[in-house]
Amino acid sequence: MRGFLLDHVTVTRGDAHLLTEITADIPAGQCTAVVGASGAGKTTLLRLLNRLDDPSAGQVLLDDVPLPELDVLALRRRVGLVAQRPVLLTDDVATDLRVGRPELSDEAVDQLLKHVGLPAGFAQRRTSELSGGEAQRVCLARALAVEPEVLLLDEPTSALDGVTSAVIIDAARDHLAADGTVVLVSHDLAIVRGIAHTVLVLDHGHLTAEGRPDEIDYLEAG
Ligand SMILES: Nc1ncnc2c1ncn2[C@@H]1O[C@H](COP(=O)(O)OP(=O)(O)OP(=O)(O)O)[C@@H](O)[C@H]1O
Repeated sequence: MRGFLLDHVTVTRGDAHLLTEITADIPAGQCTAVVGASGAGKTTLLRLLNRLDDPSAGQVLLDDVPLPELDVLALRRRVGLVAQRPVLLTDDVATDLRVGRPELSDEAVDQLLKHVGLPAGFAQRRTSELSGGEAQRVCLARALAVEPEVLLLDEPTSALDGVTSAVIIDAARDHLAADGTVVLVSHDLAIVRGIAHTVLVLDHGHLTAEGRPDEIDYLEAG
């Protein structure tokens, strides 16, 4: 099957069970939303998909290939992550956008910035001087720069200004429209209902429900 398969995935850290025996499909070309209370294991699951972490037991496959069999840098070009807390890697915005794609032209940099709602001239800004929302949008633009197959979006709507949240959800929709895959971690259940094809519900590291949004009781609460 195309997409990810989590096959009996367990993640432990010391005595803590962050994820327990998760088996689930994350189909290509769809939006899979991961929901659940704070601390349920959503970020932990997302970080397995581009090998920022590896499972303690079980395995993750992409297009039927176990992730450790893929070159990790090649994997991260295919699977881009926009983390909950933006991490900027270099001193200025243009350099940051070129981290995964050094040959990116000035025009392409400006185009990417425009796409995430940042004005012309932003390319020269110091990364240390950005607001949280601006930093998040630069991280999104950097992820999009490498044209990944899969976008991993971690909680893009919490603690962000409304513009940034809308930009990130628009980018998710654009990515889906271009046949890309989106994995979205979100507390915003209205957004999840509107965009997700499949929902995974985590509770204390266990997968407690899986299905279309209209099949998921957890979403009714929101
Ligand atoms: N390295 C670690 N060692 C021990 N516990 C950890 C470690 N990393 C995360 N945890 C714990 O694992 C649990 C799951 O964390 P995770 O970040 O995946 O949750 P989450 O569902 O994304 O939460 P939130 O919605 O608040 O972002 C939390 O209780 C967290 O404190």
